Amino acid sequence: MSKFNIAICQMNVTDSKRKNLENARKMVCEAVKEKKADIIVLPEMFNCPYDTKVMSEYAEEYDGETSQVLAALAKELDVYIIGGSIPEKSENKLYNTSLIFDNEGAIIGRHRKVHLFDVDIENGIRFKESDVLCPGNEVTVVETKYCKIGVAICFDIRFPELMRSMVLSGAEIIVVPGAFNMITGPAHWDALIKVRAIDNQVYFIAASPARNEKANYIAYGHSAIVNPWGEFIAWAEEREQIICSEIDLKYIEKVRNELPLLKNRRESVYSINS
Ligand SMILES: O=C(O)CCC(=O)C(=O)O
Repeated sequence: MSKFNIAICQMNVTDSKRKNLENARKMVCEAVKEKKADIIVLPEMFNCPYDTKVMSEYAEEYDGETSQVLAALAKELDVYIIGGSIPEKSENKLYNTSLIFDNEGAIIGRHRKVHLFDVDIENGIRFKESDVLCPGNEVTVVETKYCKIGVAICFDIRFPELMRSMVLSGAEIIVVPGAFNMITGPAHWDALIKVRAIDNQVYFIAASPARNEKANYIAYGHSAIVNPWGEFIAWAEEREQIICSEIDLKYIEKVRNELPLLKNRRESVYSINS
Protein backbone atom coordinates (compact mmCIF):
# COMPACT_ATOMS: atom_id res chain seq x y z
CA MET A 1 0.00 0.00 0.00
CA SER A 2 2.02 2.96 -1.17
CA LYS A 3 -0.69 5.59 -0.78
CA PHE A 4 -2.73 6.42 2.29
CA ASN A 5 -4.10 9.43 4.16
CA ILE A 6 -2.85 11.12 7.32
CA ALA A 7 -4.99 13.63 9.20
CA ILE A 8 -4.20 16.05 11.99
CA CYS A 9 -6.93 17.00 14.45
CA GLN A 10 -6.01 20.52 15.50
CA MET A 11 -8.29 20.44 18.51
CA ASN A 12 -9.16 23.05 21.06
CA VAL A 13 -7.80 21.93 24.43
CA THR A 14 -9.66 23.00 27.58
CA ASP A 15 -9.09 22.38 31.29
CA SER A 16 -11.70 19.58 31.31
CA LYS A 17 -10.12 16.21 30.57
CA ARG A 18 -13.55 14.74 29.91
CA LYS A 19 -14.36 17.39 27.31
CA ASN A 20 -10.93 17.01 25.70
CA LEU A 21 -11.38 13.27 25.35
CA GLU A 22 -14.88 13.70 23.95
CA ASN A 23 -13.59 16.27 21.49
CA ALA A 24 -10.68 14.05 20.45
CA ARG A 25 -13.14 11.23 19.86
CA LYS A 26 -15.47 13.43 17.82
CA MET A 27 -12.66 14.82 15.68
CA VAL A 28 -11.01 11.45 15.08
CA CYS A 29 -14.40 10.06 13.93
CA GLU A 30 -14.81 13.05 11.62
CA ALA A 31 -11.29 12.62 10.21
CA VAL A 32 -12.13 9.04 9.29
CA LYS A 33 -15.63 9.73 7.97
CA GLU A 34 -15.11 13.01 6.16
CA LYS A 35 -11.42 12.83 5.18
CA LYS A 36 -10.94 9.07 4.85
CA ALA A 37 -7.91 9.21 7.13
CA ASP A 38 -5.93 6.02 7.76
CA ILE A 39 -3.63 7.53 10.39
CA ILE A 40 -4.76 10.29 12.74
CA VAL A 41 -2.50 12.54 14.76
CA LEU A 42 -3.51 14.51 17.87
CA PRO A 43 -1.65 17.51 19.36
CA GLU A 44 0.81 17.75 22.24
CA MET A 45 -0.91 17.67 25.67
CA PHE A 46 -4.33 17.17 24.11
CA ASN A 47 -6.04 16.02 27.29
CA CYS A 48 -4.88 18.83 29.61
CA PRO A 49 -3.72 22.46 29.64
CA TYR A 50 -0.06 22.92 28.70
CA ASP A 51 0.92 24.16 32.14
CA THR A 52 3.55 22.55 34.37
CA LYS A 53 1.50 23.45 37.47
CA VAL A 54 -1.34 21.12 36.55
CA MET A 55 0.37 18.28 34.70
CA SER A 56 0.58 15.97 37.72
CA GLU A 57 -3.13 16.42 38.40
CA TYR A 58 -3.99 15.23 34.87
CA ALA A 59 -1.28 12.57 34.65
CA GLU A 60 -2.16 8.93 34.07
CA GLU A 61 -0.24 5.73 34.45
CA TYR A 62 -0.31 3.43 31.45
CA ASP A 63 -2.91 2.12 30.68
CA GLY A 64 -5.16 4.85 31.97
CA GLU A 65 -8.35 6.48 30.79
CA THR A 66 -6.85 8.34 27.81
CA SER A 67 -4.97 5.31 26.58
CA GLN A 68 -8.13 3.19 26.79
CA VAL A 69 -10.18 5.75 24.88
CA LEU A 70 -7.58 5.93 22.09
CA ALA A 71 -7.09 2.17 21.87
CA ALA A 72 -10.84 1.55 21.64
CA LEU A 73 -11.24 4.27 19.04
CA ALA A 74 -8.40 2.94 16.87
CA LYS A 75 -9.95 -0.53 16.94
CA GLU A 76 -13.51 0.65 16.36
CA LEU A 77 -12.52 2.79 13.37
CA ASP A 78 -9.77 0.47 12.07
CA VAL A 79 -7.19 3.28 11.97
CA TYR A 80 -3.81 4.12 13.47
CA ILE A 81 -3.81 6.84 16.12
CA ILE A 82 -0.73 8.79 17.15
CA GLY A 83 -2.04 10.13 20.40
CA GLY A 84 -0.40 13.57 20.51
CA SER A 85 0.94 13.59 24.03
CA ILE A 86 -0.30 13.41 27.60
CA PRO A 87 1.31 13.72 31.02
CA GLU A 88 2.30 10.18 31.92
CA LYS A 89 3.04 9.00 35.44
CA SER A 90 5.44 6.13 35.94
CA GLU A 91 7.22 5.12 39.14
CA ASN A 92 6.68 8.53 40.71
CA LYS A 93 8.04 10.35 37.69
CA LEU A 94 6.20 12.40 35.09
CA TYR A 95 6.85 12.34 31.36
CA ASN A 96 5.42 14.11 28.31
CA THR A 97 4.42 10.99 26.40
CA SER A 98 2.93 10.09 23.04
CA LEU A 99 1.06 6.78 22.90
CA ILE A 100 0.76 5.16 19.48
CA PHE A 101 -1.90 2.60 18.54
CA ASP A 102 -2.36 0.37 15.53
CA ASN A 103 -5.67 -0.29 13.77
CA GLU A 104 -6.46 -3.17 16.13
CA GLY A 105 -6.09 -0.96 19.16
CA ALA A 106 -2.75 -2.43 20.23
CA ILE A 107 -0.08 -0.07 21.53
CA ILE A 108 2.85 -0.15 19.12
CA GLY A 109 5.00 2.60 20.55
CA ARG A 110 5.44 5.19 23.22
CA HIS A 111 7.61 8.27 22.84
CA ARG A 112 8.66 10.14 25.95
CA LYS A 113 9.77 13.66 25.02
CA VAL A 114 13.57 13.60 24.96
CA HIS A 115 14.30 17.33 25.02
CA LEU A 116 12.40 19.23 27.68
CA PHE A 117 11.26 22.77 26.89
CA ASP A 118 13.36 24.87 29.25
CA VAL A 119 13.69 28.39 27.87
CA ASP A 120 13.89 31.94 29.10
CA ILE A 121 13.45 34.40 26.24
CA GLU A 122 13.72 38.04 27.24
CA ASN A 123 10.38 39.86 26.82
CA GLY A 124 9.05 36.63 25.39
CA ILE A 125 8.43 33.38 27.14
CA ARG A 126 9.78 31.58 30.18
CA PHE A 127 8.95 27.90 30.48
CA LYS A 128 10.60 25.11 32.43
CA GLU A 129 9.23 21.65 31.79
CA SER A 130 12.03 20.13 33.82
CA ASP A 131 10.42 21.60 36.97
CA VAL A 132 8.01 18.67 36.82
CA LEU A 133 8.90 16.39 33.90
CA CYS A 134 11.68 13.87 33.32
CA PRO A 135 13.10 13.38 29.84
CA GLY A 136 12.74 10.19 27.86
CA ASN A 137 15.88 8.53 26.56
CA GLU A 138 14.80 6.82 23.38
CA VAL A 139 14.46 7.46 19.68
CA THR A 140 10.98 6.30 18.68
CA VAL A 141 10.29 4.67 15.33
CA VAL A 142 7.18 2.52 15.00
CA GLU A 143 6.45 -0.10 12.39
CA THR A 144 3.03 0.25 10.76
CA LYS A 145 1.41 -1.63 7.89
CA TYR A 146 2.24 1.37 5.67
CA CYS A 147 5.82 2.28 6.59
CA LYS A 148 8.03 3.16 9.53
CA ILE A 149 7.07 6.34 11.34
CA GLY A 150 9.27 8.38 13.66
CA VAL A 151 7.57 10.18 16.52
CA ALA A 152 8.97 13.06 18.58
CA ILE A 153 7.37 15.82 20.64
CA CYS A 154 7.52 19.59 20.14
CA PHE A 155 10.91 20.92 21.39
CA ASP A 156 12.43 17.66 20.04
CA ILE A 157 11.93 19.17 16.56
CA ARG A 158 14.83 21.55 17.21
CA PHE A 159 17.33 18.71 17.46
CA PRO A 160 18.20 17.52 13.96
CA GLU A 161 20.23 14.60 15.31
CA LEU A 162 17.09 13.02 16.76
CA MET A 163 15.25 13.29 13.44
CA ARG A 164 18.24 11.95 11.51
CA SER A 165 18.48 9.00 13.90
CA MET A 166 14.86 8.15 13.08
CA VAL A 167 15.51 8.27 9.37
CA LEU A 168 18.62 6.12 9.72
CA SER A 169 16.34 3.60 11.46
CA GLY A 170 14.08 3.60 8.41
CA ALA A 171 11.48 6.30 9.13
CA GLU A 172 9.78 7.67 6.02
CA ILE A 173 7.36 9.89 7.90
CA ILE A 174 8.11 11.99 10.97
CA VAL A 175 5.25 12.98 13.24
CA VAL A 176 5.68 15.74 15.80
CA PRO A 177 2.79 16.76 18.03
CA GLY A 178 3.83 20.21 19.23
CA ALA A 179 2.40 23.23 21.02
CA PHE A 180 4.58 26.13 19.93
CA ASN A 181 3.62 29.51 21.40
CA MET A 182 3.01 33.06 20.20
CA ILE A 183 6.72 33.98 20.40
CA THR A 184 8.56 31.03 18.90
CA GLY A 185 5.64 29.92 16.71
CA PRO A 186 5.68 32.86 14.27
CA ALA A 187 9.48 32.91 14.36
CA HIS A 188 10.36 29.26 13.83
CA TRP A 189 7.46 26.78 13.40
CA ASP A 190 7.07 26.78 9.59
CA ALA A 191 10.81 26.94 8.99
CA LEU A 192 11.58 23.99 11.28
CA ILE A 193 8.89 21.79 9.75
CA LYS A 194 10.05 22.61 6.24
CA VAL A 195 13.76 22.14 6.83
CA ARG A 196 13.35 18.88 8.75
CA ALA A 197 11.29 17.54 5.82
CA ILE A 198 13.89 18.67 3.29
CA ASP A 199 17.01 17.46 5.05
CA ASN A 200 15.52 14.07 5.92
CA GLN A 201 13.42 13.67 2.74
CA VAL A 202 10.37 12.61 4.69
CA TYR A 203 6.74 13.61 4.97
CA PHE A 204 6.66 15.78 8.08
CA ILE A 205 3.46 15.96 10.13
CA ALA A 206 3.33 18.71 12.77
CA ALA A 207 0.21 18.74 14.97
CA SER A 208 -0.62 21.73 17.16
CA PRO A 209 -3.60 22.38 19.41
CA ALA A 210 -5.92 25.14 18.17
CA ARG A 211 -5.15 28.61 19.46
CA ASN A 212 -7.10 29.32 22.64
CA GLU A 213 -6.70 32.97 23.62
CA LYS A 214 -8.16 32.24 27.07
CA ALA A 215 -5.49 29.69 28.00
CA ASN A 216 -2.45 30.57 30.16
CA TYR A 217 -0.25 29.16 27.42
CA ILE A 218 -1.49 30.19 23.99
CA ALA A 219 -0.65 27.63 21.32
CA TYR A 220 0.32 28.93 17.88
CA GLY A 221 -1.87 26.55 15.84
CA HIS A 222 -0.91 26.24 12.16
CA SER A 223 -0.57 22.46 12.06
CA ALA A 224 0.94 21.39 8.77
CA ILE A 225 1.95 18.52 6.52
CA VAL A 226 5.06 19.00 4.39
CA ASN A 227 6.22 16.62 1.66
CA PRO A 228 9.80 15.34 1.16
CA TRP A 229 10.46 18.16 -1.33
CA GLY A 230 9.65 20.72 1.35
CA GLU A 231 6.24 21.76 0.06
CA PHE A 232 3.36 22.48 2.44
CA ILE A 233 0.65 20.14 1.18
CA ALA A 234 -1.88 20.73 3.97
CA TRP A 235 -2.00 23.45 6.59
CA ALA A 236 -4.31 24.81 9.23
CA GLU A 237 -5.04 28.31 10.47
CA GLU A 238 -5.31 29.02 14.19
CA ARG A 239 -8.83 27.69 14.78
CA GLU A 240 -9.99 24.18 15.52
CA GLN A 241 -9.96 22.16 12.31
CA ILE A 242 -8.93 18.91 10.68
CA ILE A 243 -6.38 18.81 7.89
CA CYS A 244 -5.56 15.75 5.84
CA SER A 245 -3.24 14.78 3.03
CA GLU A 246 -2.38 11.81 0.90
CA ILE A 247 1.02 10.29 1.57
CA ASP A 248 2.74 8.67 -1.41
CA LEU A 249 5.64 6.42 -0.42
CA LYS A 250 6.81 6.24 -4.06
CA TYR A 251 7.31 10.00 -4.00
CA ILE A 252 9.72 9.66 -1.07
CA GLU A 253 11.69 7.13 -3.07
CA LYS A 254 11.68 9.44 -6.11
CA VAL A 255 12.99 12.43 -4.15
CA ARG A 256 15.62 10.29 -2.40
CA ASN A 257 16.78 8.87 -5.74
CA GLU A 258 16.87 12.16 -7.61
CA LEU A 259 18.56 14.12 -4.83
CA PRO A 260 20.47 11.41 -2.98
CA LEU A 261 21.22 13.10 0.32
CA LEU A 262 20.94 10.12 2.59
CA LYS A 263 23.14 7.96 0.35
CA ASN A 264 25.80 10.65 0.14
CA ARG A 265 26.34 11.16 3.83
CA ARG A 266 30.05 11.05 4.75
CA GLU A 267 29.94 9.27 8.06
CA SER A 268 33.71 9.00 8.14
CA VAL A 269 33.92 12.81 8.23
CA TYR A 270 31.34 13.41 10.92
CA SER A 271 29.44 11.40 13.47
CA ILE A 272 26.15 12.28 15.10
CA ASN A 273 27.32 10.42 18.19
CA SER A 274 30.38 12.56 18.79
O1 LIG B 1 10.59 25.02 20.67
C1 LIG B 1 9.69 25.84 20.87
O2 LIG B 1 9.78 27.01 20.51
C2 LIG B 1 8.44 25.45 21.57
C3 LIG B 1 8.57 24.15 22.26
C4 LIG B 1 7.41 23.79 23.08
O3 LIG B 1 6.46 24.52 23.22
C5 LIG B 1 7.37 22.47 23.70
O4 LIG B 1 8.37 21.76 23.68
O5 LIG B 1 6.31 22.10 24.21
